[in-house]
Amino acid sequence: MIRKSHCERRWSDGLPRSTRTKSRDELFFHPTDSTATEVGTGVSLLPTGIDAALFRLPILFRRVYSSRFFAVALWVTIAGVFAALNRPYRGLGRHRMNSSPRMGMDIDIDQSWMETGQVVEARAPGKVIICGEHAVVHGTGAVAAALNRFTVVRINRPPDHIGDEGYLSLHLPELEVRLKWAVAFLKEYFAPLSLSEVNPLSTGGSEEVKKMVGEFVEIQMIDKGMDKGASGGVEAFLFLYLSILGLQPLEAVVTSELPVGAGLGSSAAFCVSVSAALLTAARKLELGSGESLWRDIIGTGLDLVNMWAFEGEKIIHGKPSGVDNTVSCYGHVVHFKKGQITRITHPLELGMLLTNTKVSRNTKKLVAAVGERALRHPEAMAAVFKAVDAISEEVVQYLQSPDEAVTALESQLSPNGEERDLQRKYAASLFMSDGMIINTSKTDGNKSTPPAPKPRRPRQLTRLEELVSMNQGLLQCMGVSHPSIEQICQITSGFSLCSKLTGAGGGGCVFTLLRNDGTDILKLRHQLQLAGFDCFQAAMGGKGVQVGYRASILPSPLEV
Ligand SMILES: Nc1ncnc2c1ncn2[C@@H]1O[C@H](COP(=O)(O)OP(=O)(O)OP(=O)(O)O)[C@@H](O)[C@H]1O
Ligand SMILES: C[C@@](O)(CCO)CC(=O)[O-]
Repeated sequence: MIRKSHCERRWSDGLPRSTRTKSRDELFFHPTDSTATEVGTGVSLLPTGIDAALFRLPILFRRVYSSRFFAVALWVTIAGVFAALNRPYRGLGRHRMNSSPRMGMDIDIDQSWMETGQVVEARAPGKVIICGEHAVVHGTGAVAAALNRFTVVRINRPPDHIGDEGYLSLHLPELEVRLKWAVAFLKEYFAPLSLSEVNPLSTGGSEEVKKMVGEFVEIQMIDKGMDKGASGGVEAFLFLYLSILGLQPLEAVVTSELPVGAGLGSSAAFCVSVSAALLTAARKLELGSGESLWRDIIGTGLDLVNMWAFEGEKIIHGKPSGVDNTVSCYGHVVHFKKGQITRITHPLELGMLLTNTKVSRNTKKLVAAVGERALRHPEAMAAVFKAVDAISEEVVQYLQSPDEAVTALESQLSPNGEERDLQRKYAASLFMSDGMIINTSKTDGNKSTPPAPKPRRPRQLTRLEELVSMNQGLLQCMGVSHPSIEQICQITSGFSLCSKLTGAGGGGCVFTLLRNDGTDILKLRHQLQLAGFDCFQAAMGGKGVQVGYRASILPSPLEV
């Protein structure tokens, strides 16, 4: 543990702060985080025991060098150094290792939740909606898969400052937002909410907190000249922080591999990772054991994370269905309907090309626009939603039994032998049980796969491709497609591939199902890039939210 007296000693010993702790601070914070460096330096993160031992080593050596206890002293010193090196993952200073894998039980703290220098991280994936977006808000089913791209939250307790109550700092590099408030100021502002006794296990937080946070962020936005888009993220963060941790001093940095506001569920990944990190800090989650730096949340913890993340999503989206936070939380592939979640148990790692139109749009507005269209044309839109629901059901069937799907396709379309082989190979490639990502480009070297025969054109669509195309047509009916999306669909259909928008539409990202049949993906990418779009390949169906807990002196799981 880092005791206050120890901190004071290090602060007043006359050495320049920056030289002493720079490297640790760089691991701790975003390197450009000048605010954080300014306030975060000067406190040694070494535990008292190790620190003292290191200072005393030379004296110890002089005293015992010629004595008959030299060998024993040397042995003790080496053992001490090894113990110190082995310690960070078990926590610094006062932390006790417990045989229980339960995170909360690992940490023995006399402070409210975590000690200075400890770091909690959480990462949550983005998502792709295979079918059913928008209609799902109106009660029909959607099928969504977790992406292998993540948002990562890193939180820590800032160094104690004698005589004040510390601060809350929030750095959102993706939105170019950096905010900092004294806890004393927040306590005064939010005094009417009596936040001294928060209960993260309660359901959903209070509307009062939401309202007051909304007003607070509006004032802050004007004061700090913040962009409108940023306010949703800041508001959701503050609501979750106040509801889960109360008013504890905290530093938080959120980085992301997901484009923000592009249909890949960046807001859900943000809310899920923030909720998981705060609940871990509040010692309300049980984590799986294991050697991995990222640990699974076990027991009912995921439900708790999902519940809070949904509350955050409501702040950003207005009226979310809950599908995005659900898939980001639980991972894999899920069928979601009216809050009912069914995991599609096939270990699916589906290769796809994601193309970003770079046209910005806003989920909240698009969801509202579809709602208004449904009010204007209730019967027609009800039929559209019903058709989407049927598509989702069929996609589930397909995903659960791709073999049956191929057989059905064979009997319906009765292609010749060569075509049938291609269909079989395609279905098999989507469901490789060994977790391999399908080979999506000529240059990706899965050497054991024989070269696929060149497809004849025009080629039969597989059942999944057909369903995905139909859904894209229905999204057009809902008014959420965009000329840039249509252009991408046209380019990819030139390669006999099938594409669909994902998420709210109106711009954002489009996914293209890839085949393991020798289609020239490089050429396709080149054409899309020439048209001004960004492309990247991704895999679907991976893990949901995970947590990493560590002492600050080790690099982040992302950095190793
Ligand atoms: N890394 C992040 N840091 C801070 N805020 C974020 C981050 N990612 C998303 N947000 C918040 O979420 C908003 C974007 O949410 P929006 O729902 O419009 O897009 P999306 O979730 O990427 O797309 P979709 O809902 O269609 O999948 C941002 O304006 C911001 O308020
Ligand atoms: C457009 C929508 O259906 C998906 C956004 O990713 C909204 C929602 O379900 O909350």
